[in-house]
Amino acid sequence: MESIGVLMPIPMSSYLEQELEKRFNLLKLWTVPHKTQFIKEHSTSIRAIVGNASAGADAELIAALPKLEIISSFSVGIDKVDLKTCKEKGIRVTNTPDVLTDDVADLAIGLTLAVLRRLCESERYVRSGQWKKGDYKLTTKDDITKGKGERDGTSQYSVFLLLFLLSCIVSTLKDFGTFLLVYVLCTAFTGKTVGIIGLGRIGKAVAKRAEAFSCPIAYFSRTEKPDSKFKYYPTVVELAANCHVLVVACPLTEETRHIINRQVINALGPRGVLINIGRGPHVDEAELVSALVEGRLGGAGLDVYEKEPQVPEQLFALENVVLLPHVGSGTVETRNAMADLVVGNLEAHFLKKPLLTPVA
Ligand SMILES: O=CC(=O)O
Repeated sequence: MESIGVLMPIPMSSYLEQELEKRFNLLKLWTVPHKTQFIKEHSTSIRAIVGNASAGADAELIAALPKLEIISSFSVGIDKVDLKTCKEKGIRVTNTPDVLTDDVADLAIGLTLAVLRRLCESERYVRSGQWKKGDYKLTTKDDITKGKGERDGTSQYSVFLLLFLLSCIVSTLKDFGTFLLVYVLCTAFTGKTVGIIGLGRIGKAVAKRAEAFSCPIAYFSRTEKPDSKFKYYPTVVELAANCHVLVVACPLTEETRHIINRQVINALGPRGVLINIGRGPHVDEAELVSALVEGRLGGAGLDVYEKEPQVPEQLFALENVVLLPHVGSGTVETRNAMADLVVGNLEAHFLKKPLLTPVA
């Protein structure tokens, strides 16, 4: 198999590179200055592409590689692969499901705890020496968040309205940060309703973990799952209106692009938290930023962004937001298991055996 050209567009894992180099002629596109020329020169030997969540294979790349037989993605999501073109040309596609489910679900819970309990902010409080000057303030208006089941309670909203008006007056006198300071709260996770968009492998793993925190679980998916005990909502807006923490855990498709829009964000509301461990384009990022800046959304824990690695700079100033650099599957154990699957799929294909994890 040494003569089989395997094109890797960007670096992903040194273990993966090493395992591919043992078996194939690995062509590292990022190491060459003239990429189009390089692809042209190797177009008759490249029979496989190894892509990932950021670099897959679009119609243009596929068209430039007439001998391409398989795309083995170092990711579970295959939204960067032009599946339609692959199907038309009979190109096989594989991904890395299952092996990363636990890590991604763990991260969803980690992000939720980090936002609700303000872990990053309070950690910075210690590092910056502020603790010596006084105890960390949990919240200025704790009464607003009391009682998960009372989310729609009139009295709480009256208090909220009063505080909102007060803070508007204050914020006109001072700066906008004053407004945020009023509403950034340290609040409990245990018992909060968790809404999950997409009850696939990762969604179910998030639910399992959240249940251990005594959280009621609800979900949205294209169709109700007859075998699920969780409450189903037929629209994302209804799910958002009835949960505290909304987790995006579905694949990115044309249907799910901007599934989190202004209406959903407003339904989640000033005490709701959005957790995105799916893909950046699931969220209308401009709407998310303005909702957070205006205090219309309680907080967000984000592992993914619309234009990675660009992250909207307005988010950097917000304490109710936790930002991670797309590391859902980012543990050495999992990344190595993913690499083994990528290599195993390529080997299976070229040895004419059944693929381990075929998508197409
Ligand atoms: O984002 C990561 C993946 O799809 O595996």
